[in-house]
Amino acid sequence: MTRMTTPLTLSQLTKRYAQVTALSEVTLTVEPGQRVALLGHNGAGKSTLMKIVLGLIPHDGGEVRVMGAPPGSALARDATAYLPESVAFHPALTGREQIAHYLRLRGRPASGAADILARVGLADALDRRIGTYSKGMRQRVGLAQALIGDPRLLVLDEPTSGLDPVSRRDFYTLLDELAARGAAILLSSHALTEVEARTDLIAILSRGKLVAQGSITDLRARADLPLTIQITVAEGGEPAVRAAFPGAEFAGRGAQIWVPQTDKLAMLGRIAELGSHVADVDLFPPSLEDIYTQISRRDAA
Ligand SMILES: Nc1ncnc2c1ncn2[C@@H]1O[C@H](COP(=O)(O)OP(=O)(O)OP(=O)(O)O)[C@@H](O)[C@H]1O
Repeated sequence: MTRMTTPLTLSQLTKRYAQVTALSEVTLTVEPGQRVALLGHNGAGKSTLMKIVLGLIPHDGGEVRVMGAPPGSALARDATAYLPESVAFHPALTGREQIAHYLRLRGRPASGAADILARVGLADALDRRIGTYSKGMRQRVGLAQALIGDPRLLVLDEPTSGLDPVSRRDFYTLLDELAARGAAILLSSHALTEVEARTDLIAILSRGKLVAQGSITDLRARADLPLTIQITVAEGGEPAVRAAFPGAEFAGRGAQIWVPQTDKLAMLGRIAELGSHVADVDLFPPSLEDIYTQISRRDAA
């Protein structure tokens, strides 16, 4: 049986700058095809973690392995691609010329540029100058550069900051395709709502410590926040709904109640008993923003 090498393993990773412990015993793995989002406030240690994985700075404690090899080794570098937060390209070059240049630097035939650019959806803009590209298109050139050599691990530093919603969606679709082909993806983001839907695992860093990691479902359970039930009250049904739920907040035809996850079904049963007094019901689980705030706050306490 052949076992696939884990693209990224961090065990008990610790990094200190003079006065600051930027990372404290961080343990995290990214498997082939897995999309992991690293979340954290400014200064949480996200960039430090990425720089260590890329072999750009040393660490003080613990172990890091990229495809089983030390970061910065030839094997690790060959397997890893990096997309920095802001990528600067030469505005006078065309997309094709820019990627051909990177291909040559990596010792690969420049003729592959068109194929790579087609993979990121830039087939129609190959021979236009990058200076005329939109921000989303430039971000795609950055990703095209990162795809050279079919990396096993993609490290993306806030890849969607400054992109509009459509460009973001397209960008995540591309990442899904790469993950489906087996690439491991580690990205940092401040945009919580988008990583909620588009990643497999969320890791929350707070002042250098990994305070939570798991799927959004795991994190929801851990944060143990109430969910919101929104009742649309039927014509004339308000007195009955008020009597049944004295704690509800009313606004127009809507009534909101908050219930612990564990009481959800019981509460829905009680709403059903109100029969025709209720026109509709919607359930809203706590958002990733709520969970993130709750977990970081708990850690700071
Ligand atoms: N070269 C350095 N020398 C000293 N301290 C540093 C250095 N680089 C980072 N730090 C400190 O380490 C901590 C982690 O910084 P890091 O840049 O990794 O955070 P981050 O999560 O990437 O933040 P941001 O979201 O703002 O980019 C911060 O307290 C920062 O001030």
